[in-house]
Amino acid sequence: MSKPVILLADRLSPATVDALGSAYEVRHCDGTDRAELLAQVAAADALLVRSATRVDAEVIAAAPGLKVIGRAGVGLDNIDVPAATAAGVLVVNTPTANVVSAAELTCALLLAVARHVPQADATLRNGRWERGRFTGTELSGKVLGVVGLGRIGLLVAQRMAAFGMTVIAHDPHVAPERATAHGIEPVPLDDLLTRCDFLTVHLPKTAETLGLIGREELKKVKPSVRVVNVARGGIVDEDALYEALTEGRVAGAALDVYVTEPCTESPLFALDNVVATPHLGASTEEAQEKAGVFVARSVARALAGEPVAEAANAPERALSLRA
Ligand SMILES: NC(=O)c1ccc[n+]([C@@H]2O[C@H](COP(=O)([O-])OP(=O)(O)OC[C@H]3O[C@@H](n4cnc5c(N)ncnc54)[C@H](O)[C@@H]3O)[C@@H](O)[C@H]2O)c1
Ligand SMILES: O=C(O)CC[C@@H](O)C(=O)O
Repeated sequence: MSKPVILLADRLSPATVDALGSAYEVRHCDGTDRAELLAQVAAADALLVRSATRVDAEVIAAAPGLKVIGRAGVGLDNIDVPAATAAGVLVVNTPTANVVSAAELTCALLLAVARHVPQADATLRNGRWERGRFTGTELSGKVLGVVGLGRIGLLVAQRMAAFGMTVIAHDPHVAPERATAHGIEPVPLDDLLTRCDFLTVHLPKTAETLGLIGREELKKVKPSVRVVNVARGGIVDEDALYEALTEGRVAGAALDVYVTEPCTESPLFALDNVVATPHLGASTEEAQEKAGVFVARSVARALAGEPVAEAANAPERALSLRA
């Protein structure tokens, strides 16, 4: 009897294949090559991706034998979950695998934007010793505004409190007592915008959160504010951010994520007060190994018809999805 086919469409940790073991036929493809993805997924029982592969209704329709889509990471915005559900395909992710790495990159970017680390490094490498140009600002004693107090937002809050920051947070879905229990003041979004010295967003990309920090919101912040986005491109509106940075209404920004990815050209990249990384939040050995192993285990459970706690759609129906 032939083995179930598991298609890996993004670059996943080698630990993923090790964790899957020998019960499956593991195939690889470049999920950003649409034609290749559509051709290869036709024979797949399971499809494993990171954030680069777009798994939309067309991909799901091209895969009549597909039973489970595994997302090695948190965000599900590259997967059409309703289309998968309608087709009886389970979607599983790894909600905890990379959150420490994403939080640590956020902290690194907060420090980098406060102290102009990449700009100073680039200047020195170009033979210029420009100490006067790179006077920064301390984090200690400043207010950090966290929008989205989920797993990553809380990890960032805890770490930055150790730097002496006062942390305030806005998250309508988190009980105020949960925030205060961690020494974080829960506040309405408008209060957060007017009070914070550093603003960081840790939200899923949804219809509600896209553009949440837009033109109007950026009119309310202090001109000294630094904005960090390690969540998803567009949660902080890129055009509005560019305007605010060039008009001196925002002092600096650090971005890991972009509306369109890969993103190699942006007016934001030309600004001295912007620090930019290419979606590296989850790019550590530890996060990728955990994401690969966790998603492999969940996919194996799904293929065996067992319930999967990390299912993002219809977990209670996991056993009744495609057999
Ligand atoms: N840059 C990266 O590589 C990287 C890595 C991991 C995760 N992420 C992104 O970070 C996001 C957050 O991850 P997480 O693990 O913290 O998720 P999470 O689900 O634990 O937390 C998200 C929080 O956002 C809150 N929220 C939702 N809508 C809101 C709104 N309108 N206003 C305020 N709060 C709102 C939720 O209540 C929740 O507490 C992910 O969805 C993903 O897109 C990026
Ligand atoms: O691993 C990646 O491709 C990034 C994943 C990250 O953005 C996430 O949402 O988990």
